[in-house]
Amino acid sequence: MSDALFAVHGLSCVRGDRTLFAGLSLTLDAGEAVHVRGPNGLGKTTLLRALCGLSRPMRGEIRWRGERISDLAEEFTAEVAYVGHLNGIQGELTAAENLRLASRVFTRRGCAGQSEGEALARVGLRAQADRPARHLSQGQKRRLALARLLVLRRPLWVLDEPFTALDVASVASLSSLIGEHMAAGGLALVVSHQAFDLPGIRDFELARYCRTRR
Ligand SMILES: Nc1ncnc2c1ncn2[C@@H]1O[C@H](COP(=O)(O)OP(=O)(O)OP(=O)(O)O)[C@@H](O)[C@H]1O
Repeated sequence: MSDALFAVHGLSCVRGDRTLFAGLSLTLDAGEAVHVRGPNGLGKTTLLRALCGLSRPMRGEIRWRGERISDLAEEFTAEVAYVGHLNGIQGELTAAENLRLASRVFTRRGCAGQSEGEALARVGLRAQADRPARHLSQGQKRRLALARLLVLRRPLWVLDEPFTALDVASVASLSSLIGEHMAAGGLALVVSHQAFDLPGIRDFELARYCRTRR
């Protein structure tokens, strides 16, 4: 087993009666990111959910700082920021209140990241700070979901189709946000069908580990 900060070895995941992938290994160290690629239905979301401890793989080991994530349990969860297909924002709260909620509920003492104002400005939502989130456009809602990454300040970002609904400028801006996270020693796992430009990110073709037809 590798001694990388995040090390995955021999992973298999099953959905229903079908093995989606098997024998999957992957390592990530501080400052590294991978772009997980593959066609619809291959198992990318299933993989991300397993990698952040939301579901248990059928076989294999996932280690963080040398320890099994199943043994670390909440200690590992507190190191991960996950943005899935759904934005997970509260429509009746303003954009700023959504970030305040995330920061109060999910941030451990002494681990806070950027302020709400800084995070909103970074994703281009400063002018929408006091607007109820239900009145934001789809792209603005996605940017608000991504702003949580900044207030939480966690080392491992797990992002499932983060660029959905984003315009060209926002895709570039989010790509550079991930780049800044890497430059600060962060790690990122990104599933995306969209092309994006991020120097240093490695491609990871899930199909290499899939033996059955979809
Ligand atoms: N709860 C479930 N029970 C049975 N099969 C499931 C379940 N959830 C997902 N699947 C199947 O597992 C396969 C992988 O799904 P997954 O969402 O991981 O794919 P994906 O690569 O992320 O796809 P997409 O690019 O379309 O988002 C799909 O064929 C899906 O139908």
